[in-house]
Amino acid sequence: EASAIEKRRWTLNDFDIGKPLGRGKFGHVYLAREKRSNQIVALKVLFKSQLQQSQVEHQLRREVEIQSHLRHSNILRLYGYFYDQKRIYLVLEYAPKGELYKELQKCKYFSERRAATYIASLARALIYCHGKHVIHRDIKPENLLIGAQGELKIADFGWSVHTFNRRRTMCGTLDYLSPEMVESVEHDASVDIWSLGVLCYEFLYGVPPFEAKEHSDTYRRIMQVDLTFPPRPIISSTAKDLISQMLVKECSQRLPLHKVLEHPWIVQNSEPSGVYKS
Ligand SMILES: CC(=O)NC[C@@H]1CCN(c2c(Cl)cnc3[nH]c(-c4cn(C)nc4C)nc23)C1
Repeated sequence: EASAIEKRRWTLNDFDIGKPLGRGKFGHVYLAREKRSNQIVALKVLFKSQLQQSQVEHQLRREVEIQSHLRHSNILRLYGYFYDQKRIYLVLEYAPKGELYKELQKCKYFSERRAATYIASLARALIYCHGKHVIHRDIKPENLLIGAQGELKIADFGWSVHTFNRRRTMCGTLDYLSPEMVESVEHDASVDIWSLGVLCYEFLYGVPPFEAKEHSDTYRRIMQVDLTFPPRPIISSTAKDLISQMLVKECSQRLPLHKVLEHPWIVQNSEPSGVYKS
């Protein structure tokens, strides 16, 4: 029986390596078992050479720092890391039901009950993150995994930032910060509300709201908040209302996350357990 995995100075010998699970951005992810605890984990292997080439070491350090301190059922655990001559290894929670984007491709789009259940659990996870001054900044189907009970797990904090230390590292004191700097640090958290609105739309229609052939067209559609709801599949007006309150250009006007959880569409459609049973 797997006892609790406890973080210590791990080396590769502490793990039995299993099948490849897929590719992250900078390396492969393998199924693995930590020998001492018999715990099944996902071992993400990153090549130092690749990280150096892309100057993302600071991003990885931040990802590890942030994700290792977060404890929430809808956030993929980072148990620890270790490295050798050429590689860095992240010891991550294993999500037995795999990647959400594959599930969305298979179903084309989700029912309103399934979409609302997922959005509610992600809103709760983001409230937890924002409470710790962490913003994810990269909420999308590719960064979501599915746990044993079908619950969503936010993974890949590679783009997350700790807004708090941005203030602290700014210049020690807030006094000299210009309004727009204080404003921007304050409003960063609302980028996750926008992304949650985009995700809700994509869960219901199978495509993101501002998709276009050319990047320049997508960019313009986002800047103009060119939000239209296709006639098919038929979606409730309460769902459209919630999406319209999250995809608002002025970030201070976006529906706060705790209000998302109180919205009629969420209250009427999401599973209280946070788990969608198909
Ligand atoms: C967010 C992110 O890094 N995604 C890419 C990596 C690919 C496998 N990674 C996994 C990570 Cl990091 C954790 N758990 C996983 N479970 C699976 C998986 C399970 N099945 C049945 N099929 C798959 C695939 N994959 C993972 C993440």
